[in-house]
Amino acid sequence: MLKISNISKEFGKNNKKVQALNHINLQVDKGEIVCILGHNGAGKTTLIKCISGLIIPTSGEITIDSESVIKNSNIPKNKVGAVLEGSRNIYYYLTPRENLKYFGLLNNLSKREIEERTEYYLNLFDLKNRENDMVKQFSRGMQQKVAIMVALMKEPDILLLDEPTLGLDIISSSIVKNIIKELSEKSNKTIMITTHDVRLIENLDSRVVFMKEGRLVKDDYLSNLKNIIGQEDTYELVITEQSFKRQMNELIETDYQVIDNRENLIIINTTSKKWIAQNIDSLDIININKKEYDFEAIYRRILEEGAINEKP
Ligand SMILES: Nc1ncnc2c1ncn2[C@@H]1O[C@H](COP(=O)(O)OP(=O)(O)OP(=O)(O)O)[C@@H](O)[C@H]1O
Repeated sequence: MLKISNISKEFGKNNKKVQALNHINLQVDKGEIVCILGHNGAGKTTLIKCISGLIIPTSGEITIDSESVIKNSNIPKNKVGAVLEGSRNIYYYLTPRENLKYFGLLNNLSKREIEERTEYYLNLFDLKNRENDMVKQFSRGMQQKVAIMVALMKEPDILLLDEPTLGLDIISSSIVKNIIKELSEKSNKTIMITTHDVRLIENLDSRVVFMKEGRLVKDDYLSNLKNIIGQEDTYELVITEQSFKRQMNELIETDYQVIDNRENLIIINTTSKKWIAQNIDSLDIININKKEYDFEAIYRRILEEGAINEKP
């Protein structure tokens, strides 16, 4: 079990101090998936770095199975695998197989362990047919898969993923989401994810922790958070960017919100059936999906309108 007790982190000195984390408490069980959300600068990455031992908190304690991450740097080294956004943990001029071997050796795995795990992860991540191609030639989604595989080579109990779907197209995001679910369900890994990706959060349907200005302001399961807002049906439409741009001047903005825009596709949410009916012929609609709730509305209620102490 991961236990974060009262941790704070300050950066800088004197009048330039930044309180990145402010008395955070969090307990995460084995096999749990936790999504960490918050505006830019809320402290999410700092929290992830503290758990992985890359940043030492100013105060407080972090333990994994009752052993201190802060006092013993071998604990995060052995038990935590992290894929941090921006700082890629893979070598681009090596193949996936070579990357896995290299990091396996770095983690003192035996030849047999390296071989077995390499085969297992190449199959799990569906990269067997590209195992001998240089990572440099891969798409972002495939590179992200390799980065996650590398983090998993040492079989960590806890996997930390900083923005795992950033820059990925809809299909690659969905693959990463499936892998996260599989790792939690089949391998009982504890997985903590920082993300701004509404679809990933909705699809994972897990525990969600909201951070604001270094504080943890809400910690609950998505199924409970749905009760924070009304039960109005929301429709998610996937449309072509081309048709959206063409019709833009005709569309009434208050009736829909753009929630994503990738690879020439735009995803919008609307609660208005009338709006859908009015625009069904003019927009190239690829997919319509009725959602039970609108996560963006939950996010706004918690972080902008302060629905913090409401009981779900
Ligand atoms: N090494 C550092 N030195 C000084 N300040 C830092 C450092 N790292 C983070 N901060 C500050 O700490 C605060 C929290 O940053 P952090 O990166 O944890 O936010 P975040 O929630 O991950 O943001 P984002 O969603 O933009 O990635 C910010 O004000 C940031 O400027």
